Amino acid sequence: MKILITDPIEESCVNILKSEGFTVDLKPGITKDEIKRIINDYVALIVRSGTRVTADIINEAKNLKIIGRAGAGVDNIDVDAATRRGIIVMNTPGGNTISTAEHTMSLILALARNIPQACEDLKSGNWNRKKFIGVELYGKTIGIIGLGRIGREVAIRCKAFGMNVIGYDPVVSSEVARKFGVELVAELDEIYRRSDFITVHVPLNEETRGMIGKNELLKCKRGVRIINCARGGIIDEMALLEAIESGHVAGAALDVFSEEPPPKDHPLIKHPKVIVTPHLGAATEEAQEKVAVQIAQQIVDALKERAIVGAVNAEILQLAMNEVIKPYLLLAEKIGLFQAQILKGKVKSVTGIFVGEMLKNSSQILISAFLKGMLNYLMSEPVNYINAPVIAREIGLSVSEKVSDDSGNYTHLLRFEVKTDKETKTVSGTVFGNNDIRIVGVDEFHFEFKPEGILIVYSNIDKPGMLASVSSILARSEINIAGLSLGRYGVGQKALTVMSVDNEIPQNVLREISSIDGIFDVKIVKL
Ligand SMILES: NC(=O)C1=CN([C@@H]2O[C@H](COP(=O)(O)OP(=O)(O)OC[C@H]3O[C@@H](n4cnc5c(N)ncnc54)[C@H](O)[C@@H]3O)[C@@H](O)[C@H]2O)C=CC1
Ligand SMILES: O=C(O)CCC(=O)C(=O)O
Repeated sequence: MKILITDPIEESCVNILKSEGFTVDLKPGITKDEIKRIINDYVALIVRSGTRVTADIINEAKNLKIIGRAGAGVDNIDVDAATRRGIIVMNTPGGNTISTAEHTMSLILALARNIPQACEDLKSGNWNRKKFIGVELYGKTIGIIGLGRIGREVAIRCKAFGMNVIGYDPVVSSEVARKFGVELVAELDEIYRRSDFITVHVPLNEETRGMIGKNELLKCKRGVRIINCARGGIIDEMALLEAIESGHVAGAALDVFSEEPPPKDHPLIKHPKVIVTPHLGAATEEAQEKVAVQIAQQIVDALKERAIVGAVNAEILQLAMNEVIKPYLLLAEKIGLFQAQILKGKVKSVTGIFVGEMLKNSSQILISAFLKGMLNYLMSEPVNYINAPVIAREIGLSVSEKVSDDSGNYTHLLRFEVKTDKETKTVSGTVFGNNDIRIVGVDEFHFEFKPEGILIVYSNIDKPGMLASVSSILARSEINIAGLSLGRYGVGQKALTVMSVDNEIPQNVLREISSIDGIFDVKIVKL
């Protein structure tokens, strides 16, 4: 299996992948067109922030299973396109947290004391001490937007400098924030109103793009200093430039830009009150080593189906590695495949019904497994656990789940009810022992059969001779019956027969069985 790496990465990444038996092509600086031309050969792609993994690359990548980001931000990867194609996107966010928090502190200090400007001035032969008077951090208020991994480490360090730390993050509670010395505020406006320094540590997404613009800067204290070591585009660059030129913002420290590398004559970068670094937050020996090792290990574990760690679009996949859940996933997939082959009409909705605590807790991945089984039969494109819910949504399939205590006699029972424009069909299954999967019900009929191999499924009137008629046709065609299950309402009423056979059923045999009086809806099901 081949893995492509398109950004510079520590050697340890390549060594780990090779030692696990993978072929690695290291091609930093490769063009987009070249990636598109060769990507089909690879099962995994590893990038840092230098490669934009766009939908057109992803659509060429027919064999790609994983896109690995050696680092935190996945905004350079079209995660939706990857999910649609069933490709896992994973990152290694923890590996560069400390380095980025330390770089943020370097920028805060350098901004407060004009260090880059003073350094440049002295190197050009001057000795200006007055020109570079700065401000102390001690006693100042810093507003941290985004109290995730990096935001929290920045908070701890700012506290050590005697700063008053306030923060905003919609998912962090006041109690958690307090542990890091942060006073959580309820509104961003309070950050703008109270802060002497503002630092952003949020991901770049539709919500955060341009979140600090002209209006927000106007709400800030006069003389505020702004730091961005997260992503370019979170702060509107032109609005920031205007606010600095007007004197409302005293200065800015930027590690990241809306376009990277930025244009050479970028007026914000050129401004004397702005200090910049070329996306160096994670650029330490330690961070690069950590993310290189982490991404290599995560990719090996995922490709060898040992564990899924760091997936940003497939959290549920970790459950697919759970040995206890695995047989139920196979069962759900087989039920989906079975349903797809016996249903009449166009599928409108699917409801997963789960009995037993373990199944209730795994409902999402069980539904994905069912959809994988059903949609792979009904559609021409490959469907897996990752893209199954997306494809279901796209084709307008309504998917829901219910919990139930109606278990029959089973501790754990899966039931999938599918509604089409013509009928409703419910199929239930369970697992005996550790991994003996069984279908135990179709609609109101109870029986037990292994969902595997070739099955003949038909409805019939429960009267003598039905089975004999079918078996004599099969015998004449030298088709061996391997197993038989019968479910019926009552004597003389409707019944359902599931017959497992050892050989393929030719069309003429199928027609002959279908023509038997009292037998209808004959289907060949392959599982
Ligand atoms: N300059 C560099 O080299 C590096 C930059 N980064 C960037 O730093 C940023 C933070 O990274 P981590 O701390 O690892 O991420 P994280 O995922 O641990 O934390 C992000 C936090 O932002 C919060 N958040 C999301 N939307 C928000 C909003 N609208 N308002 C306020 N808070 C919001 C989330 O709830 C979360 O707590 C990311 O943009 C990442 O790409 C990360 C590593 C290196
Ligand atoms: O790969 C890098 O050096 C950039 C790191 C980064 O921006 C991230 O991890 O989000």
